[in-house]
Amino acid sequence: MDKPLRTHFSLIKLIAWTCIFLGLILFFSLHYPHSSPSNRLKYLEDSDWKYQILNSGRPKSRNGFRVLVTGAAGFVGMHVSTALRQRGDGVVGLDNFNGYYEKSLKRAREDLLKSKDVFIVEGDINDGVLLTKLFKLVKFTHVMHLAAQAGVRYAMKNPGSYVHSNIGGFVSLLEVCKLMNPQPAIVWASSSSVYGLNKKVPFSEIDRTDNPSSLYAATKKAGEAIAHTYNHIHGLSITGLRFFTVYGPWGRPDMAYFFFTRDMLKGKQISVFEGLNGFTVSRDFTYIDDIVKGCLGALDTATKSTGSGGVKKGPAQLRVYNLGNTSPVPVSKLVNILEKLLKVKANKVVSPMPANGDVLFTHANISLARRELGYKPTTDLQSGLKKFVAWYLDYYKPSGKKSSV
Ligand SMILES: NC(=O)c1ccc[n+]([C@@H]2O[C@H](COP(=O)([O-])OP(=O)(O)OC[C@H]3O[C@@H](n4cnc5c(N)ncnc54)[C@H](O)[C@@H]3O)[C@@H](O)[C@H]2O)c1
Ligand SMILES: O=C(O)[C@H]1O[C@H](OP(=O)(O)OP(=O)(O)OC[C@H]2O[C@@H](n3ccc(=O)[nH]c3=O)[C@H](O)[C@@H]2O)[C@H](O)[C@@H](O)[C@H]1O
Repeated sequence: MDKPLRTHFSLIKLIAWTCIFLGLILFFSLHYPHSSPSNRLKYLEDSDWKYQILNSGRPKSRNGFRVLVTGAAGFVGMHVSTALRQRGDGVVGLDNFNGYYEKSLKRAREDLLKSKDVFIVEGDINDGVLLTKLFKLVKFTHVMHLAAQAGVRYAMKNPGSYVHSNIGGFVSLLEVCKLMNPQPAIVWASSSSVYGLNKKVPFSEIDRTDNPSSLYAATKKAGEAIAHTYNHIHGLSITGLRFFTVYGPWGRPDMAYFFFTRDMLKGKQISVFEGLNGFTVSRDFTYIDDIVKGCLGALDTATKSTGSGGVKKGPAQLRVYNLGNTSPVPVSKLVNILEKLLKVKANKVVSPMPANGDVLFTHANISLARRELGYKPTTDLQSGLKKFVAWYLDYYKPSGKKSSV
């Protein structure tokens, strides 16, 4: 075959392959929306979505905040978003709706937030391009950072998820915040688990936290160290809140109070862990409404970040607080309360606590949060579980009608 003809054929082949390649990109972008950051950008630039985000982020009261709530489809995120919107702040949610537990519960929380004029952008906190776009669109004054891989025991199964969300995700968010002008003030969820194997109780913020007993705890401890560096270098105002075993309506199915309820209603066996020599395992269970008050107290007392565009102009606020109930309760007592509320006898077995990262006890000293955030928990475990059980029975009743907060 002479040379010109050969060239002609290779040009046709090149054009053919290019068309196939472009066709595949078009097919996948249409069939898998939000599957890549560029799709999510379109999602933000589309006028309808943009309007919903701007409307959701617009404060209803004159001095209202504009808050980005990451993890807004989560248990704590949904309650905090509701409280912020109800008092007149602008609130935009961000959540990747992952499958750590039933997505239907996250979608039901999303529906509830929609009814309260809060919009959730579906995306990952590791998506810096999406975050930057969001910040430029809404100019958030505050970030309530709740998105994370939660759960102590799951780290034994999927360690990567904790690094992805709790380390990579947090750094990605801080990298975007530092470049904003003005920078937002950040309040984020650390965890009582950072106290790990500490013996001195109640746990205080001035205690060392060098013995995390789970990868989850280690990622939260790392988060506190990461917060320190972004405060020191870039002037970001950052407040860490160490939540203590939070429970309540719209809670998390991976937590003991929730799946104990589910299993007890089905007559399924539950395992109540105990420590060595029959040591009673206990938790400083904290009701969600008290946690929400603590979150809003932290947001309201957060001072402005002092940097812009990544350049620090002065010292910035860096804080950590315990948000607990200061009255630890044995897990066995939790089961007794559930038996009375559910009117069933638990089919329970007491078993040694497995080496799964769990700690034997937690107990919060909350004097610092009380003094500086006006934090004052008011709900005891019996009253809180009563509200949880009422929600649970309503939400999962056969008709499937979803309950309100
Ligand atoms: N509930 C508790 O007892 C408790 C106690 C201590 C600390 N915390 C912390 O409080 C925060 C909220 O916890 P929760 O109980 O509401 O848990 P949750 O799992 O219900 O909420 C977390 C939300 O974040 C989302 N998410 C996870 N990774 C993400 C990512 N990479 N990008 C975007 N979204 C992501 C999830 O889809 C979920 O909706 C978490 O940081 C958790 O570690 C919770
Ligand atoms: O404060 C926190 O920072 C953490 O709070 C929560 O962890 P935990 O305090 O471990 O709550 P949860 O799992 O409900 O177990 C409650 C109790 O039941 C015991 N437990 C558990 C399971 C079981 O089968 N049997 C049992 O006795 C178990 O040993 C424990 O004593 C959050 O999930 C976590 O995200 C983290 O943020």
